[in-house]
Amino acid sequence: MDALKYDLKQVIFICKRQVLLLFVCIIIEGCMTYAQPLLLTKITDQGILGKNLTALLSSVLFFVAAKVSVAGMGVLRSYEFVKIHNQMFGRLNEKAFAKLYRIPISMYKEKNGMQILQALQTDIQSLSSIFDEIAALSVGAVFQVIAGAVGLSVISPQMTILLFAMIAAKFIIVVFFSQRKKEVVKENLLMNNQFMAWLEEQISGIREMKLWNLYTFQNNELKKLQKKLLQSYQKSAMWDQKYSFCEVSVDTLIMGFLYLLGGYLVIMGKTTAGSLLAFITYCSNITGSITLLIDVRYYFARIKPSAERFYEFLNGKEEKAIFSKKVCYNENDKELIPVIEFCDVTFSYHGQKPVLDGISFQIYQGEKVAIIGNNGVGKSTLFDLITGLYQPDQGIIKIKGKDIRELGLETIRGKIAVVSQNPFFYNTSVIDNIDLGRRNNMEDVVQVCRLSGADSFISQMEEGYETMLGNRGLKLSGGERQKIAVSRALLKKAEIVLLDEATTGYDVDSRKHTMESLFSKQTLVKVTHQEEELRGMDSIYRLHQGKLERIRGGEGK
Ligand SMILES: Nc1ncnc2c1ncn2[C@@H]1O[C@H](COP(=O)(O)OP(=O)(O)OP(=O)(O)O)[C@@H](O)[C@H]1O
Repeated sequence: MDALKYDLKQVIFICKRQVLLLFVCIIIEGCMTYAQPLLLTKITDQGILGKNLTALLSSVLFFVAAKVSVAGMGVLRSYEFVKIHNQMFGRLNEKAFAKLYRIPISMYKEKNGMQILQALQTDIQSLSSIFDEIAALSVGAVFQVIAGAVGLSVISPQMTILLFAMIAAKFIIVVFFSQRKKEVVKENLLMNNQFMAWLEEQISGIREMKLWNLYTFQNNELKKLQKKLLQSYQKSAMWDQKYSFCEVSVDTLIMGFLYLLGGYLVIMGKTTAGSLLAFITYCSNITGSITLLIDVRYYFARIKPSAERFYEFLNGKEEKAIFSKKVCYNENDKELIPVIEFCDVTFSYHGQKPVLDGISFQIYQGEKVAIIGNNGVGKSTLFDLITGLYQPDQGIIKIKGKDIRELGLETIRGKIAVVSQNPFFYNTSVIDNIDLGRRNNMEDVVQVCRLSGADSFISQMEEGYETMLGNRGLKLSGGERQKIAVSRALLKKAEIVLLDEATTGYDVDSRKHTMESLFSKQTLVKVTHQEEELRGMDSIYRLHQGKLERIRGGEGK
């Protein structure tokens, strides 16, 4: 909760101007609220009962002006609160996005992306709503209560004490309901999150659903999940209704009691009808405002589970050493230092049997290396360690003689181009998918596409390089996707190129232009299952049962 308080304070500090304006509005509103019942007394006692037309006219005019100015201030206040709300929303969104970038890749393999996003958006909206209308009204309510209490105590101090005692009883009811509501909302958030994750999975696997005729089966699953979700919604709505019933009943009891007492005082000649009218108006102002203030507790009970979840996410695990410390190279040593070096590296997923077990090897500048091995032996894992997506349990990985933790993950990733087994495509144009981050000019893009062989099919597309690729690039064939991914790697002009079965979808003609010739100047490491791809390699390693065995070359320099 400290983190939330910190963010709230920061937002309030940034929006000083809006906060100042709000206070001005609230003070004016408070004064006007205070004046209204007094004017009512004047209208009734002096104007109507005293038959004084001048007093009646002037009091009515002031009364109307006070009412209109309160309404005007309300509009201005809501407008300023929207600005503060947006500031909070933007701040939390940016924090969440930065965290999403820093989270270890392993978390994305365990959780569905939609599940993470849905939880984040719910929480951010919920937290930003602190500055919504309820907040605007409740801040104003504080001043209205003060103004009302002053007015009431002028008319009847005894009845004011009685009123506040009854309001205290109401507070106890709210405390009870807020506790229950918090639990129900927590359950609600969890169910909703699970439901959205399940739905996202169905959309991602829609092809399988069709091909395996899974609709009936999945529809039954949907009904089961939906039943639980709706039960949880119903529970939440019921608590709102129960709360609202108790609230209205207590308010009505308070007002009824005050009418009885006030009426009795007028009948006994201890107060005037105008004063009773003013008293009742103050009371309804005060009870309304206090209800709002007490409701804030109930309202926060709804926000608290989101706040806990959001800040737990922000404090969660993240990649270490993303940014580099200052590292100096001795230019004379450049040729002698291995470009990639593994020193006794061991790695396992979640403490299971090691996938890589005490591996050591060196790859030198310009070397072309192939890594072979059966499925699941850890070839892709080895690449993920080089790029720092996973950290070794033991041992050190060096790039150009420096520990990658020292270099910083952003620095090493800047030196490496990866073509993975399943490259990701954004739902943007071809050019945007090749020139990721838009750092190059069109000529360079076309040039690399000619080299990779992608240009021939891109130029036949309806809008050429501006053609939209569709959801996750699904409009492209497997081979076309790989050619675009190779073009990306060429365009990056990185010192190290890692190819993970990058050309499995290439046709016979395309295979003529080997990756070694395309990346002739770079240090190249490729994972392959195809024997023909081993030709022309300087070194070949086989990965087997966690160990790396050199089959050919690799003597280094
Ligand atoms: N996120 C993960 N959590 C747990 N285990 C994993 C994870 N990713 C991979 N593995 C396991 O680690 C082992 C090595 O996987 P990896 O993808 O590196 O194999 P590979 O040699 O590239 O296989 P292939 O030739 O089939 O592509 C496999 O047994 C795999 O099941």
